[in-house]
Amino acid sequence: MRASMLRLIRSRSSSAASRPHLLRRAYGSESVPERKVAVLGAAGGIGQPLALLMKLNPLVSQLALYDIAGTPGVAADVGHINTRSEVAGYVGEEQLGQALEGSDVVIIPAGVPRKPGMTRDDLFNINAGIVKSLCTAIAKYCPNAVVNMISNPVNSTVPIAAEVFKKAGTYNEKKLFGVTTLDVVRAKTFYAGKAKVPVEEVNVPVVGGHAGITILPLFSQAVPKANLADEDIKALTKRTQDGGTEVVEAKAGKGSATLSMAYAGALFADACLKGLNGVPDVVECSFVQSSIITELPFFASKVKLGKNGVEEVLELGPMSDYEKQGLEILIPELKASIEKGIKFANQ
Ligand SMILES: NC(=O)C1=CN([C@@H]2O[C@H](COP(=O)(O)OP(=O)(O)OC[C@H]3O[C@@H](n4cnc5c(N)ncnc54)[C@H](O)[C@@H]3O)[C@@H](O)[C@H]2O)C=CC1
Ligand SMILES: O=C([O-])CC(=O)C(=O)O
Repeated sequence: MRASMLRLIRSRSSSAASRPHLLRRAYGSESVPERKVAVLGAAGGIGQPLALLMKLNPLVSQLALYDIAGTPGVAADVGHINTRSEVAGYVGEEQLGQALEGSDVVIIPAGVPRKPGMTRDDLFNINAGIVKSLCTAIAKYCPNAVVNMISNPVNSTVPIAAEVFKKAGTYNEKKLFGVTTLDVVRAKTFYAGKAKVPVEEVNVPVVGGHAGITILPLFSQAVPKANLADEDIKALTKRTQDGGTEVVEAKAGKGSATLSMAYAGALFADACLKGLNGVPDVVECSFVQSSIITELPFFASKVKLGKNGVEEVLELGPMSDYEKQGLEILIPELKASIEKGIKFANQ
């Protein structure tokens, strides 16, 4: 009986999937509203797989793919996938407004990636300007959108975005997120491997920022619990902090993490969409405006997502002495990166 019902549901959903108008009705306007997502930098290493993953997300009804070149091809390609969203490609600054108009969520993986030997801060000179101009357009064309900042250095690009929005009079601190999900994804993977627990059951908060020692995984709060030696925790912490560099070196000049980042970016955007749609108890780590945790104006921590973006910035919770020390050490570096971003945006 149960099996036959399941078959019926499956066959209904697959036949609806081949007829988009039915699918839209099946999603219902109340439970799954129309949502437009724009990806800026959509033809890049992250942008393309991220476009694919967002096309697979049933919460998206319109997918706008913007880049300075190459988006018509990406949009034509992704647009053939028989899922809910309508896809459109926009290329060049004159089409940026159209790409952004009506967006609920804007994801920004635009900018240059690292090569071996570079720090994320070495990307500042090029990426700061790109982020500034894209955020100026966001303030103009979709001032109420949730912004997911992927472009590095995140510790500076998020403060730049905040300053641009403040100047335009559109800043809403609840709607600006630095995407640090890849740090969480890595911490989960590395912890599962070391603790020999099923990776799908693992959760590890990662706080601080998104560069080197500013990335602080809280393995003392990891679940499922495992009694790992201090040396193991130190090695896991270092590997999580250096995860990006591990990929940069392995790619040997061909860029940085793209596929795992697209996965992480899609996961975080999905959480934002769920929050906007009123799904309760959506919690993810993210680099946001923060006043309760440290004296710094921005900090990554667990954040509860809701209909207006950030619903609550959650406390760090109990930390080991090693983690407390890590927190103390990261503050000056994170502070300098935040200040660098603020200064750039105001010059
Ligand atoms: N937050 C995180 O955890 C991570 C962040 N990143 C960062 O993401 C960024 C993108 O990385 P990739 O996709 O690998 O680089 P990529 O070079 O493959 O792609 C970047 C794309 O941005 C586009 N672009 C450049 N200027 C633009 C503008 N003004 N408007 C729109 N698009 C523009 C380029 O045309 C290109 O298609 C880098 O800054 C990288 O460091 C990468 C991995 C993880
Ligand atoms: O390391 C990089 O340059 C890209 C990045 O942010 C990451 O992979 O975490």
